[in-house]
Amino acid sequence: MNRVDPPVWTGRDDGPGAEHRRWHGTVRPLDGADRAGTVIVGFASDEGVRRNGGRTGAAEGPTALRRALAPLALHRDEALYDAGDVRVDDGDLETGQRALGAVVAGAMRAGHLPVVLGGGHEVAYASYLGLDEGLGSDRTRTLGVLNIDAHFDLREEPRPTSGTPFLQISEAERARGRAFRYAVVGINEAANTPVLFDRADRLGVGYLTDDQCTATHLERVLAFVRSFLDTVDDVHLTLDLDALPAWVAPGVSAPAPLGVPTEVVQAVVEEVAASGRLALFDVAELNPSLDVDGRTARVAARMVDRVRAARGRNS
Ligand SMILES: N=CN[C@@H](CCC(=O)O)C(=O)O
Ligand SMILES: [Mn+2]
Ligand SMILES: [Mn+2]
Repeated sequence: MNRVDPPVWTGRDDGPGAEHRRWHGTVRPLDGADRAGTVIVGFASDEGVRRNGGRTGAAEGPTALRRALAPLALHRDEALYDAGDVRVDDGDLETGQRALGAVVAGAMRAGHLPVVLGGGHEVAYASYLGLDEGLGSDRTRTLGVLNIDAHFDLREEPRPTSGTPFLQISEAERARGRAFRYAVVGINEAANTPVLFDRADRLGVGYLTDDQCTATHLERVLAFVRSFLDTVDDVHLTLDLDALPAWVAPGVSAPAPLGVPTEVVQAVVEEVAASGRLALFDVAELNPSLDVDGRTARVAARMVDRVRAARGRNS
């Protein structure tokens, strides 16, 4: 298998004491957990992007994202844990997805919020495997996936890729006879062919295009998110960084020409995190080899940190 130890969390240190608290001095290995908190787990994979014909390098995403999280200041006492990385070796994506799912399910059973650092967007199916187990197989509660993404990722392919996770989840939930909701914020019309729009319509997928997600439309975007939240019990929130504008998030396989502004993405993740329904958050497609001055990693870290903070306000 492919589980590796958590890397060391380091960064600027202004001294001991709560007044200097940052992520790097707070994160502890999950093995020593003594209270409920947020669990970071990396999914070091770009096999899905490779299979999907994209630009590989997302396997280094978890390390870059931890480095960007490390110096961030914390303003209250809370538990943060690191479960390490699940690494996809030798192209065996399916084994890696199951391994990630097992870590997620274990964290959920212990009462933690899993935050999964991708990895290509194939991470979303791996997260789902964990959610499915962690929520309990006899569940009647409705699971919803809210995807912030330029793409539907509803491709029909002979084997799983970074472009297939939400069709896989939809089919898995249908096979189990469960209701399932899927919505996307940030769709770039020119990056999704008619067959994908037709499939989305057939599956009852709600979506907003990038044109509908400009800052002037913030209230409308939040209304869309709230009405989605009203239809589900548990939410899998997934952020594909290619939803953000290319100049904000250049370090992705498929950068966005318009994209969803940072403040709109932030408002959406905070809305979901504060709803009390967030079951898991994952961040996908960070490719450090394509990043510029770490800006994609920084914006990704900000969203992870805002999820942590907004969820804390609710508890
Ligand atoms: N996770 C990415 N999915 C996109 C990639 C698009 C592209 O590479 O241009 C998709 O398959 O549509
Ligand atoms: Mn995308
Ligand atoms: Mn995607």
